[in-house]
Amino acid sequence: MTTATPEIRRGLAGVVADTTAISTVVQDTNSLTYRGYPVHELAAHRTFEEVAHLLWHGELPDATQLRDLQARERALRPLDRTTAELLAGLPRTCHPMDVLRTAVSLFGAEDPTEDDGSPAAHRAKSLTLLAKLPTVVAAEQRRRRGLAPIPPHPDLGYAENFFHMCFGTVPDADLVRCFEISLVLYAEHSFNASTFTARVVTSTRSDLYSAVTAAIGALKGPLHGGANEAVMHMLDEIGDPGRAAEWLDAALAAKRRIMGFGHRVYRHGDSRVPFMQAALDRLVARAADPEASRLATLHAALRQAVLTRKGIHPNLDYPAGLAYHLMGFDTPTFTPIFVMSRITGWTAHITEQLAHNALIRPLASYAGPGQRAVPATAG
Ligand SMILES: CC(=O)SCCNC(=O)CCNC(=O)[C@H](O)C(C)(C)COP(=O)(O)OP(=O)(O)OC[C@H]1O[C@@H](n2cnc3c(N)ncnc32)[C@H](O)[C@@H]1OP(=O)(O)O
Ligand SMILES: O=C([O-])CC(=O)C(=O)O
Repeated sequence: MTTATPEIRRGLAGVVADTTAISTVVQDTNSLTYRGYPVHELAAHRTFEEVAHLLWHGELPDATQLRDLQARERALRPLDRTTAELLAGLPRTCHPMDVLRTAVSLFGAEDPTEDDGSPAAHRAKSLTLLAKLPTVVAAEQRRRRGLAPIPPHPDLGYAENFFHMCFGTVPDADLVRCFEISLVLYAEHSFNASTFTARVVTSTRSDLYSAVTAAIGALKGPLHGGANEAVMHMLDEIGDPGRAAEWLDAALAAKRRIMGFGHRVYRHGDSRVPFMQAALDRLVARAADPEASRLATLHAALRQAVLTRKGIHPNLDYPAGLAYHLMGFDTPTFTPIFVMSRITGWTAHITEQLAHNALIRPLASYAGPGQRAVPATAG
């Protein structure tokens, strides 16, 4: 009797693991929708707080619901003293993603309702994380600069308050809008690696903080969220726009991955890129300085060279990385900003997974040694 060889999909490529009602990439129009709404329309007309409500509840908020969400989010922003001190005691050499991962773990350890998996408890925890993560990220950027943290400002919106906590000032509305667009575009992307990680952890009926801690670990990797930082390192490495094509040839010859390019789902380009690129173009035009122009020229030259040599399009991390640099953020803060946004998508998926839970546990095709006898111990 012959045994059929199981079909193996490495990296689960092309495998449909479950249904979701949260977001989808519409291949025909190469667009992304959140709860049915095109993301570029949300980015153009709605705030990040409204999008958070949409992802969590399935509908955009009315005026009362939005006011309620904003009031509760603003009240939850401060960190308690113990948490702030513990995070401030971490080695300054560690990556801010390590600090964020530790922070979420601490929030779980401190929350007496940690194991309450009810929808109401999940909603409360999701909002708490949305409110507190920016406070952690901003304090960490300042700590790495040798500066004291700036407490959150209860009268400022989500994006404005983040700039205030990072820099002590809030830039003009146009720059804040570019930042908010990035938050909306980064918020959710179906079964990407970090979201799937969160769903795997949730499927064991573990708690929300554990799922988010694991998701942060998955997002940190340079093949996923870590790519927005890697883009900036790559631009720094190339330096001169005239060297882009020559650098690319050497990198491809060395079998290096070009950061910020390629995508598992999109074959004709990431649907979010044109909208982030437009925001980046605005930032470059506003900066009106030779350094911003050099970076923009280099960015465009590398994009063209990758398309010509490999036929590969950029993903969202490519324009977002340079945009965050031009907004004044330090490179190690880029992926933590992605977390501040994606916390909305992760927590929506955690709630969805729990509502229709099935333990996620695939099979493996064994490729190790055949069964053999354990040898007698030596001596
Ligand atoms: C928000 C996000 O997380 S978006 C993703 C961010 N990640 C990055 O930008 C990292 C760089 N990109 C990559 O490594 C990949 O494109 C991934 C991981 C994102 C997707 O990869 P996969 O869907 O697994 O594609 P896969 O790895 O099979 O690549 C297919 C081919 O394209 C090549 N390729 C894909 N992306 C790249 C890239 N960025 N640079 C060089 N070659 C690439 C691969 O080498 C492979 O070629 P081969 O068939 O000759 O070996
Ligand atoms: O979907 C993916 O694989 C990665 C991605 O673009 C995201 O998480 O935003």
